[in-house]
Parts: sequence; structure tokens; C-alpha cells
Amino acid sequence: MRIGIVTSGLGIARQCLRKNTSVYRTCRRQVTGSGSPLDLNVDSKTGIAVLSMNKPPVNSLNLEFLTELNIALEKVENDKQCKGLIITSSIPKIFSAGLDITEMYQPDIDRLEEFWRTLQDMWIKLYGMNCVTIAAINGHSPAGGCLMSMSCDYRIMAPNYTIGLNETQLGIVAPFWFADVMLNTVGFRQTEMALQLGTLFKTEEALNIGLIDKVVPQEEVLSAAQQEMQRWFKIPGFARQLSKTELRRPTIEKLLKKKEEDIGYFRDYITKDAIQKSLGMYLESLKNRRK
Ligand SMILES: CC/C=C\C/C=C\C/C=C\CCC/C=C/C(=O)SCCNC(=O)CCNC(=O)[C@H](O)C(C)(C)COP(=O)(O)OP(=O)(O)OC[C@H]1O[C@@H](n2cnc3c(N)ncnc32)[C@H](O)[C@@H]1OP(=O)(O)O
Repeated sequence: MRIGIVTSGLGIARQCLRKNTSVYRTCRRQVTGSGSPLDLNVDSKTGIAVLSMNKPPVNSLNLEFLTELNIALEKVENDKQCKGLIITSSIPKIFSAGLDITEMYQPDIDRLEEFWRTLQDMWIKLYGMNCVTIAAINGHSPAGGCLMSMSCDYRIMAPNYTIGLNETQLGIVAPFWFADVMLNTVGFRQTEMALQLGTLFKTEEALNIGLIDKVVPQEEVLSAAQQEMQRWFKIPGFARQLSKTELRRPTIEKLLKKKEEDIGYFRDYITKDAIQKSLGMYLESLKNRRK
């Protein structure tokens, strides 16, 4: 785990604080250290934090990366200066390839359970963030990548990519809380079709069903997210936050009540022979794609 690196990043923030100069008021604080798969920059002037995923080759979510995401989300939430968070990717053409399939294939059971718990925690944090969250989706965003995007308050995406919960295409099932978030985002009919078919929507299709909110050219995704943030900042923070909490709380509480049960379901399901076989074949197909 790279918690130490994040902590050293905190040191930079503290130095910045100690100086207490106009530089501090306007400086962009690099909160994570070099070599980290996450770049977290907080602009103390605008109150916007930009969290950029940088874990080659495809920003797949493994245990260590999810742990770092949790730390970063916590940092943003605890930083009084952060009013908004933009999540994006530094990897060309890929927002996130979703869960790291190698975590689920031929797993060590203790690690598998820890992996799932850490994913649950990441989602609970992200979906329940008090600050405004915008996904600047500058690449493909299947499965877990789609979950992260849907968990933000607003989604801006570049053309010619895909997004969706494609789990059934891997021979697996999206957990109930993935499905709940999609349900909350696009409604029942679109969700029941998309989940069964494992649909990966092209950017324009995603816009049409309301899975994303806006399409802008690739090079404008981040600036459009910064601009959109201003619209949300104009609303009194407490009223906006409470509206969000009231709407999202039941979905979060549903998982909170069943966290351990859900870990057990996941473990028993994923370790079934048939599921292992499907995952193995899917991994193989990914490797053979370029041949
Ligand atoms: C009754 C039921 C009760 C209970 C159920 C309980 C629980 C439910 C159980 C399970 C739920 C699991 C939920 C799962 C969620 C997920 O997120 S699964 C992951 C889904 N992701 C995908 O399908 C994406 C797969 N990847 C791609 O499509 C492409 O890689 C890409 C479009 C993202 C990028 O394409 P390219 O740029 O062309 O890159 P490559 O394809 O060449 O990939 C490079 C490299 O990376 C490896 N890789 C890609 N994706 C993943 C991944 N998700 N995990 C691990 N590794 C990945 C790929 O194999 C290549 O590796 P190398 O060949 O270079 O070694």
C-alpha cells in the first residue's frame, strides 16, 4: 500500500499551510506524492479538488488502488477548503476499466474479502460525499468505472467512448448496490435492459438515456467540469447537501445494513467453479484481443 506516499503528500499541504502567504491562498496543492497512482490537486482559490487516476495500463481497481482512493476521498471530505471534487483519468482513452479482474480470478480468500470491503467503503464514501462531485469521463468507463461515474453528482464525457455495467458479458452479476445506483440514475426500464444485456453504451447513447449529463470534446472535458462546478457552487451548500443526502441515504443504508452479508455473497459467488471459468475465459479474451 502506498499510504506513506499520500502522507508525504500531506506534508506538502502542511508546508503550504505553514507559509500562510498569498501563495497559499492561490496555490494548487499536490496532495499525493510522485509515483502515486492518484494525483490529487486541491486549488485553494477555487475550492476544487481534481483527483486524477493514473494507474497504467487501464486504471483497474485493485485492493491497493481502492485503498488509495479511500484515503484521497477522505482527505477531500475533511478539507474545509474543498467544495467540489472532479474525478478524471491521466491514462489516455481510459477513465477506468473497472474492477481488477485478477483480484477475482483464482483469489486468495482473505484478500478477496478485503478487496470487496474496500470497494464497498469507497462507494459508500463517494456516493455520500458532502461536496459536489463531477466525473470528467475522458475515456472508456466499463463496470466499476461506470459505478464511480454514476456515484458522482454530474457526468461529463468525451465522444467515442463506452460506459455501462457490462458484468453479464463477463458471466458475472452486478451486485445489488451497483444496480441500485444505475436505477437511481436512469430508471427501472433502462436498468433492467442494460443489466441483463451488459450494455456498454457509446457516449451519445449514454447521453440519450441520461447515464451521462453532457458531451464535450476530449480536450474540454476537464475545463467543462470546472465550469459546471460553478453552477453547483451558486446553490447554498447546506440546502444542496441535505437534498443529496436525503435522496441517497436509503441506497447507502441498504448496503450498510448488509455489508458483511454482501461480502459473503460475493466470496461464495465469485469462487464458484463456473464463475471462475467465465472470468478465466474473459481474461484470456482480453489478452488475445490485440493478437
Ligand atoms: C445471485 C448473485 C448474488 C450475488 C452476487 C454478488 C456479487 C457479484 C459478483 C461479482 C460482481 C463483480 C462486479 C464486477 C465489476 C467490474 O468492474 S468487472 C471489470 C469489467 N471491466 C471490463 O470488462 C473492461 C475490460 N477491459 C477492456 O474492455 C479494455 O481493456 C479497455 C477498453 C478498458 C481498454 O482497452 P485497451 O486500451 O485496448 O487495453 P487492453 O485491452 O489491451 O488492456 C491492457 C491490459 O490491461 C488488462 N486489463 C484490461 N481491463 C482489465 C481489468 N478490468 N482487470 C484486469 N486487467 C485488465 C488487459 O488484459 C491487458 O493486459 P495485458 O494483455 O497487457 O497483460
